[in-house]
Amino acid sequence: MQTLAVDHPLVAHKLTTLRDVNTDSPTFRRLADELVTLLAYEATRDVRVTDVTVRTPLTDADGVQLTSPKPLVVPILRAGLGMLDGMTRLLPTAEVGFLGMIRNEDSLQAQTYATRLPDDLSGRQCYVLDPMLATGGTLAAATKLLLERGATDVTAVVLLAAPEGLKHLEQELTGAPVRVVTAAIDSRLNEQGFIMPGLGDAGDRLYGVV
Ligand SMILES: O=P(O)(O)OC[C@H]1O[C@H](OP(=O)(O)OP(=O)(O)O)[C@H](O)[C@@H]1O
Ligand SMILES: O=c1cc[nH]c(=O)[nH]1
Ligand SMILES: [Mg+2]
Repeated sequence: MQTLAVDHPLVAHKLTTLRDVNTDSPTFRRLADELVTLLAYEATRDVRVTDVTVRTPLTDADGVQLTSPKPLVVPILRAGLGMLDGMTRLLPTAEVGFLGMIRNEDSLQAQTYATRLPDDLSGRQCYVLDPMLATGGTLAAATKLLLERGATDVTAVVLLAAPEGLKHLEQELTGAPVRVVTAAIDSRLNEQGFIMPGLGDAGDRLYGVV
């Protein structure tokens, strides 16, 4: 498994405001959206393209276009929805599947409550969106599901990752074609399984406590 923590002053600046407890929900949503677009630039570095030629007003020019089958973007509900527009802005032709997952607050085990994905993902590149990689249970389950359906490779785009979660993913997905792109790797998990220093509950900060 490859992990990339994007080292860029604009990413660090936006992440700092995102973490701030005084940042309100509309600002949090805007910043999450902007951050994803910056991360998506790195996350899609290996997106498959084919060579094409276009006619400019003057002559022919060699270029590329995204290859079929189209990439699949999969936000993990709820919090991953806050990253969808930022990702599809960069990959407008991608298709979108959905996974609803919730982590039990006591056991910290992830449960799947909704799946809307193509049955056959043979040859597809997948981009999973979830702001928080904490214990890694949610992303491990989501990634396995996509690989079982034939996905060629899976890139998880997250805003924050805990070292414990990255280690767990590495163990669960040894040798699998998986990459994690994150804005930062934080220090640790606390006793409740929250990322420290983190940004709190991403879903609640995006959409409120429901
Ligand atoms: O790495 P893990 O330990 O599995 O934890 C991370 C998961 O927890 C959060 O979702 P949550 O369960 O709070 O659901 P929500 O998005 O509906 O708020 C977060 O968005 C991840 O999906
Ligand atoms: O720190 C954390 C851990 C899991 N889920 C969150 O939203 N935040
Ligand atoms: Mg939540």
